[in-house]
Amino acid sequence: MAEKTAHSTDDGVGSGPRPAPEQSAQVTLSNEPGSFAWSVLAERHPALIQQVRDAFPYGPDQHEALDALLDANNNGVIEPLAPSEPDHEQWSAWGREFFGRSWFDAPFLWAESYFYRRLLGATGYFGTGPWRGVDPFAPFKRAELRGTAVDEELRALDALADVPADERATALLHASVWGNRADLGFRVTKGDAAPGTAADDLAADDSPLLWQLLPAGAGATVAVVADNAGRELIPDLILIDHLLRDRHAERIVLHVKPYPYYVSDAMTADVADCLRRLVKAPGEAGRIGSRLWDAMATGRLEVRAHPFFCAPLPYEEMPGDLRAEFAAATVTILKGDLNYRRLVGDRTWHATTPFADRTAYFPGAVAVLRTLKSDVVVGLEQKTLDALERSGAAWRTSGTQALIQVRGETGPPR
Ligand SMILES: O=P(O)(O)OC[C@H]1O[C@](O)(CO)[C@@H](O)[C@@H]1O
Repeated sequence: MAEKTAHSTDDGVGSGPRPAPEQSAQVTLSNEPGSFAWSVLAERHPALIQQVRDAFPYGPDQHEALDALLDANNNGVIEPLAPSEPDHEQWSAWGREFFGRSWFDAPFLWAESYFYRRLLGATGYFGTGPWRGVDPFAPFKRAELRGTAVDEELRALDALADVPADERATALLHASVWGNRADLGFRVTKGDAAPGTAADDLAADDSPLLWQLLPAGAGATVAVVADNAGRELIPDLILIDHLLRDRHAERIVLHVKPYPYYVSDAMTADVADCLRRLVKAPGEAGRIGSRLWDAMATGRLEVRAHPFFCAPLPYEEMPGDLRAEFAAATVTILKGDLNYRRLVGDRTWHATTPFADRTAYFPGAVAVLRTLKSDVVVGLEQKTLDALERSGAAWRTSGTQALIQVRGETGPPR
């Protein structure tokens, strides 16, 4: 068996005598029973296969392929994609050192990403048959968008329309942060904290620096790397409207996934669904929707779907074109837990490792808006960490804590 490097959700990582950060930062694997990473592979993935199976009237080929994936995930070793798959070569390169290992012994980030690729393969998403291009998560995304919770959230915008601009800005920023808690993947298994029941805690809040980077009228371009569709993307779009309307940004590029990923991650189709939902809403929400619709038409808001966003790699290994794009932005705002893992590295960093150190490689200023849904975290103050550890709660993984972290200074030479 490979070295065990995962840590359990409540094992006090980050407490006790502080090791030198670099020494403690091993790649997170999933082979420690009881660890969060282990529970994702052992519990969430089987539950997700069942949900997808139940959501579509798939034929025997899909059921057989889903059975095989379930078996491989639970008991098998990682195998490469079939040579006929369009991205066979790419994944062969990415997975060279992991093929033949148990899924639980591969890096957690890699294994989870490959699982989604294999799930899409099993449903025929990349095939030549009738299920080609059918998003297996679409029914969940649509149901969420239709839900009455969205109506209530949109109605609340009417009350915000007349409050002072800085108060509105803070409220919209927080809505975007906490929107990350409304993640369909998060609710796949029983026992997860339900969105809306947790304390609204920010374990780190660099928002003053974010606003400093975006003074009104300075002609900024902002890159927003989206996370989930539906109840997360709606507040993200509303924040984008605010940035454009109050001229914190002249232009915004919204980066989405090129194919379905991590259950509810946003693709172009989801942006369109959210914009339609907004445009049809009454009151302020409808006005926001119309402004965003126009911004798309004039190019002030642009959507991109770079293949790297579905790669099993940290941002440190981003390709040159994306690096150049982020370097040209005034600030890049990354949403959500997975983007955070990819940004700082999915390793057992000590929680007080400076955020600026872990993101020094990033081209240009970078901000994260994230609720904590996996073990990795950096940039906490010691007193915050101590209080969280004392709480006895599963604060790293339950989605009850959130972060706004920003590195403002420019990264390495372009
Ligand atoms: O949608 P988000 O915020 O990126 O969260 C994704 C997270 O959900 C999980 O897939 C399961 O909780 C984590 O492993 C992952 O980091």
